[in-house]
Amino acid sequence: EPYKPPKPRKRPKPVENYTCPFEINDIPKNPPIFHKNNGTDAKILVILDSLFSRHGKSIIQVLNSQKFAFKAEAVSKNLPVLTTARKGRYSLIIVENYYKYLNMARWNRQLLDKYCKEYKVPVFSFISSKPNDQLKRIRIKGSSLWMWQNQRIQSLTATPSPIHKISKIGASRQFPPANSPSDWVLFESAPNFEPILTGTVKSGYERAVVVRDKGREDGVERILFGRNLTDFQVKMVFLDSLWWAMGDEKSVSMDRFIQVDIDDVFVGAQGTRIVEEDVRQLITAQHEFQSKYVENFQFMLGFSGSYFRNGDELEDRGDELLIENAKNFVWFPHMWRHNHAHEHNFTYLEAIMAQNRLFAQNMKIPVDYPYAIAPQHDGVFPVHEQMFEAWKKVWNVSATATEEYPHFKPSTHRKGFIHSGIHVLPRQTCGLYTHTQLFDEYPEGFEKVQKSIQGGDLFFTILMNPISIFMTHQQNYAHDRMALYTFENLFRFLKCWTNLSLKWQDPIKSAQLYFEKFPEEKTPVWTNPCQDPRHQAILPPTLNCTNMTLPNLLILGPQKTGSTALANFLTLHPNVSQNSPIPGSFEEVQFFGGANYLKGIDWYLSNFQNASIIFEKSATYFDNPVAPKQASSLIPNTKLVVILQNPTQRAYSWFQHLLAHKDPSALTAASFSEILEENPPETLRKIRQRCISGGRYVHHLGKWLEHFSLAQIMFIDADELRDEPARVLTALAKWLDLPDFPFETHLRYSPSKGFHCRLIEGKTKCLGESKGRKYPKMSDVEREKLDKIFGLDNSALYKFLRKNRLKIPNWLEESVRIRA
Ligand SMILES: Nc1ncnc2c1ncn2[C@@H]1O[C@H](COP(=O)(O)OS(=O)(=O)O)[C@@H](OP(=O)(O)O)[C@H]1O
Repeated sequence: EPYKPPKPRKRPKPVENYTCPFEINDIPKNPPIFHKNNGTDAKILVILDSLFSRHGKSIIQVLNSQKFAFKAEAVSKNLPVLTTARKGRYSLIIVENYYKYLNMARWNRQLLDKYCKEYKVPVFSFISSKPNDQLKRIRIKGSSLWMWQNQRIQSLTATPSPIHKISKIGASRQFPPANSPSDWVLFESAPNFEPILTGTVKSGYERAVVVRDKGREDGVERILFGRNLTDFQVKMVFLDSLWWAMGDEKSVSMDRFIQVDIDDVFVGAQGTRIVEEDVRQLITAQHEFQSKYVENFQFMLGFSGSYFRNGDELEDRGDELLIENAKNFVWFPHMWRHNHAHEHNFTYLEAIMAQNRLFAQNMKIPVDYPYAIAPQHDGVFPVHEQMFEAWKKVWNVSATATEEYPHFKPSTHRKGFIHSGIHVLPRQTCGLYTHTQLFDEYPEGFEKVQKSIQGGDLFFTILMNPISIFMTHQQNYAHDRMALYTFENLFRFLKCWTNLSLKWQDPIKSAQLYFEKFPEEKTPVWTNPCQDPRHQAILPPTLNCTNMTLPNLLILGPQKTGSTALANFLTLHPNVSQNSPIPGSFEEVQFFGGANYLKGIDWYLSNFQNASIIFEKSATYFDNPVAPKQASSLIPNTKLVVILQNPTQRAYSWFQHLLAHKDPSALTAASFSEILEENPPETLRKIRQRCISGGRYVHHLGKWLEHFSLAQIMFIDADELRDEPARVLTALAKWLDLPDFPFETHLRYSPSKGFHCRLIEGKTKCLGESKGRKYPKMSDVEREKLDKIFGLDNSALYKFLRKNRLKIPNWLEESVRIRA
């Protein structure tokens, strides 16, 4: 090998480690307490000053990071509806601005108080000082509590309160007298109130910064914050309070798993790489982290074998020392040359992974866990199916991690998913990149790193995530060794200020834990990668943004309303294309809300061909509970068609469908009438449900309207579709901005079929036997029973259409008239 003269090494900068300002060794172990409400929904109502305020956003950020369900609204004259017919909708109410709460219209306040008392739901609220307000000491309206505004504090201490879980009781810090903020709100001590966090003022008085109103005065429990979340101690109390209100012994744990990946330990330009001394320091640090801070701590080393010994003389020795000490670390594979997966197909990916595996075998690198990382997240999300397949084949991979799902930003929204047997965990950001190598050259100043560690983003990343997986690079362990400084100080700060138990566990166990904790994340939510520039940059070779054959029209059904006829006739138009028929699901794609969804976007796209209108009709969509969300995530701008058939007729047709398919339970029914009994025998209950539930139109529509606007939906009257299909299709084509097409010359009524059919070369081509079946008419008794069942639903639909000035089908007009 040619001689590579070593570049001069920078000396590590001596930087003092963080020292804890207090010593609390035996933590008073509060058994954690949790608030018990009256069985309300696990959802939070957040009333914000405005949806864009900075403070409001930081509240929302915390709720998002903790994956709490919440509804955020700007303050308005009206309170949102607080109860359903059976229970309370919210378990906690957060009001951003306490003054707004105190000055709420009287009837609203009474309503809110009544709700809080009846359902035992606490209120959290924040008070800030009014600038230039001379009135320092004020009594809070309707309470015996006094507060002081525009205060300066000298120290801040977590006082004994069972609310604290993460915060250590007694933990305290001093504020520099000169330039500390002077706008704190402090609460005087009072018998019915318990301080949670206290500040001392110059005169020596201790006053609460966060106080718990135990509800002794008016029956409503509150936690009041005299400071926003910019102070880390206050933010910790906010987090603990949230879990007090929303959690229980099972959901709250003090364990925090931390994984530090050195993403590719051999990749780096000459002169930036680790040398022998860096390797020794890495091993020493690992020991220290293990013994002092993080149970079982292990650095995880990624490798692309091709870059082994690619540095100068000293750096090559560093690489060799790493290999000599391979058993000290946990290793995981990359590609052979740090290759970007999105540029390659299965055959190539398999080959380079196999080459890397050979390298590991030759070098006796232990690869103990089926975990792998893709260089630059390529191929993980957006999913490159062929990379997943190659991973499984070569390395048997079952877990990986990415920052890109669902999107890189905001970092508090990152999630996991399982696809094709591979568990994808969210990865967090720690601020260490390949270009951040020297303390003095840190892009926004080294102070930024320290702030992030000492109560900033990095500190809260650990607090907020049960498992934090970080990506670092070998350059971060060379020269200044910024990574060692960062983690040592992060761990020190966490040990000092929190009761958390820091631990390491292998990524496979972490994957298991993660999806046990968040099972609702298992199914991925597919999005259009062309809408996110970062995703577009790592698009797999199978996807192409100039040629994405995603549908722009969905015919939702419901089932048995004539949806097949509509789809079939629409394809007559030359500018329209439908999916190729799918075997096994009545030709329907049934992607959203169905098993095919797990096959991924590649599969979905593969069913379509380009046209100005690309559509699919899956009559299963309309009443599927997850289809609206999944559809809007992938094709938010799609148009939707809903066919309105008299639900009575629809139910009967569905029953005939079951009979025709020899559904075993349907065959046991003595008659259709028996199924319609209010309490049919056990075997028929499911059939009853299937006949009826799809016909509750407004209920299902509501779900679609949570994700789509009404302007995106076209309603079609099923009777009109049956009797005058050409007219309906002409209107639909117009709505879709398609050029005119003479549907009437391509459709003809077939007396033998009893329905309209396509006319092809002079011959009628009708739908198959299963559409437009021959069966006896429904009896009047059955019809009356069904009309009664759907009575309320039909009047709701009538009202909905009227309100939105949409055409009312004749059958609906009639059914509402008969009822009246
Ligand atoms: N032109 C034409 N040809 C055949 N059938 C027609 C047509 N127009 C409307 N219909 C009615 O469509 C009913 C089947 O509805 P769907 O296609 O939505 O059923 S499915 O859910 O997709 O299986 C079907 O229901 P049944 O009569 O019970 O078979 C028909 O009444």
